[in-house]
Amino acid sequence: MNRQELIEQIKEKQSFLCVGLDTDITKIPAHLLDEEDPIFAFNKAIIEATEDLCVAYKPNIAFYESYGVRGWHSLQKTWQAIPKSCFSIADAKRGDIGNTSNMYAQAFFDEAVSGMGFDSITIAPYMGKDSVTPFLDFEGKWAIVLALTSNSGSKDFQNFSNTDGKQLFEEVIDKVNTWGTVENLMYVVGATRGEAFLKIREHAPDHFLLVPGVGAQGGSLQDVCQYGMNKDCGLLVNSTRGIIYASSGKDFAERAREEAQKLQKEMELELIKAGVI
Ligand SMILES: O=C(O)c1cc(=O)[nH]c(=O)n1[C@@H]1O[C@H](COP(=O)(O)O)[C@@H](O)[C@H]1O
Repeated sequence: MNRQELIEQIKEKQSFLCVGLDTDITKIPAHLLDEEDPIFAFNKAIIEATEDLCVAYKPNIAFYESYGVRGWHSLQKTWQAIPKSCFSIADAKRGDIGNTSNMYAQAFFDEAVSGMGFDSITIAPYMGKDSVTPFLDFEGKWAIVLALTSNSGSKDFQNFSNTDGKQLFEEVIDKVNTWGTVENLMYVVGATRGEAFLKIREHAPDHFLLVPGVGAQGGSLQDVCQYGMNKDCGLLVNSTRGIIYASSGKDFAERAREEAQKLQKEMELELIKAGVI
C-alpha cells in the first residue's frame, strides 16, 4: 500500500487505528484451544470484528516465532487474512549487516519466496545505513524505524545528547531521512512520549509515525494528536492488549470491536479537529 492509498483509507474509515496482533496462547479464550490453529482462529475473529474500524494490523513476530514452525504457519495465515485495504506491519524489529538484512526483507516482503508479503517491517537502526537500506530497496514496501520508543528503557540510549544538546533519536531521524523518503519510511514514536512529538515533527514533519503505547501502556491519544498530527494525519496509532484481550470469554471478538470502536470515535474527532477530514 502506498502513502496516498493509506491516507485515503484513513479518510474513508475516519480512523488511524492499528490493531496489534500479539497473540498469546495463554491469554486467548479457552474454547478456541480446541481449534486446529487456536492463534489463527483468534486472529481471524479479531480481524473480522475490527477491519472496518482500523487501517492497519501489526502482528508482533515474537508471538509467532516463539511457537516454531507452527507459529510461522499461524503468522502466514494471519497475513493472508488481513484485508488488502489494510496496511500490514510485520513488527519484527530486524536489522543486520546488508546481506542478512536483505534476507530479513525477503522473509517478510517477498511473497513468492516466503509466502508473506507484508507492506512494512519495523527496524532497529543501531547498525546503521547498510542494515536499513536493503528494506528500502524493496519496491512499494516500507521500513518503520525505531526513533523514540514507548518503554522505560528508551532513555538509556535514545535521549543521549551531544554537546549541542541534540539527542540520539533526533540524529537517527535526520540521518535515516537521507536514506529514504516519506513514501517508504516511517518512524516509531511511543504514545507515552507526549510533548516529544513536537521535537519529532521538527525533524520529520511529513513522515507517518507508528505510535504504540495507548491502552495498556497508558499513552494519551489526545496528546499524540495535539503534538504529532500533520495535515495528512501522519499517524498510525496502535493498541494491542487494550483491544484483543478486552474479554477472555466467548464474546472476545465483540468486546474487541467495542474497544476498537471507542478509539475510532476519538480518532474521528481528532481528524475533524485537525481539518484532515
Ligand atoms: O515497534 C513497536 O511496535 C513498539 C515500539 C514501542 O516503542 N513500544 C511498543 O510497545 N511497541 C510494540 O507495540 C505493541 C504494544 O502493545 P500494547 O502495549 O499491548 O498496546 C507491542 O507489540 C510492542 O512490541
